[in-house]
Amino acid sequence: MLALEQVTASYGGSRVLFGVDIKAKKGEITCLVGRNGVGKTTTVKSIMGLVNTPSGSITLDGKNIFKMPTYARAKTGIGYVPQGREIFPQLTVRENILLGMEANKKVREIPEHIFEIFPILKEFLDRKGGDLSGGQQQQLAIARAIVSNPKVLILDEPTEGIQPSVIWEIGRTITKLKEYMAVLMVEQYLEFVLEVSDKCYVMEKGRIQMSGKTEDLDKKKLQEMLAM
Ligand SMILES: Nc1ncnc2c1ncn2[C@@H]1O[C@H](COP(=O)(O)OP(=O)(O)OP(=O)(O)O)[C@@H](O)[C@H]1O
Repeated sequence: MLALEQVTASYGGSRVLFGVDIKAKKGEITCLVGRNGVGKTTTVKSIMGLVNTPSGSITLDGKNIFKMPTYARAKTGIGYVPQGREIFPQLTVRENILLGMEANKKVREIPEHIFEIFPILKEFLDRKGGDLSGGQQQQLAIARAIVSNPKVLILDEPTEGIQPSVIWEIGRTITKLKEYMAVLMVEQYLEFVLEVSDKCYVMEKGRIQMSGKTEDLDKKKLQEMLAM
């Protein structure tokens, strides 16, 4: 389980997170939702060690990762798909996936189960990442993040810029993945959140204002909190 307790974060002198508590467990898709600019991306960057976090605690299966550098956190078992996916457009699909294996040097070949989850990637192994469609690039980014068997997969807005039919395909994929790892996802597309997530955290101005099982959440209140 990934557990954040009272995490604060700041950019220069300005505080953005004010004591965030989140738990993400294997077997569940946990969603972090909220309006633009409330601190969702900063929260996942805090988990990866990419922003300044003056106080709080972050543990993965009880191990304290709060002070670790980013590469060590990845190695401890966190797969991260950043907003915008950040695949390498000039590298092939194979090379992009192999980069994800750097976190776990014991794995030398792309394991076959990756192609069972993403058959299209096997077909396109020698294509450049930049030549894939947005949905295929998202699949590639997820494949790269899970190839080293992380304990947690973190996705920052996986549906952004992806056409609706492919969004649901990605929903089915991460629903399969939650059997093997905890999934923590930042997402703005409410219909998708309500369909695929098991647990939800709603953020406002750097604080969690509402949380619980997705099925138990007051949907009207949730919509109000997310309305522009
Ligand atoms: N590199 C940065 N330097 C300074 N301030 C930043 C930086 N990145 C984000 N912020 C500020 O921190 C706050 C939270 O931003 P963050 O990107 O975490 O929000 P978000 O909820 O993920 O928004 P979005 O949905 O638009 O991605 C915002 O006020 C933003 O302007």
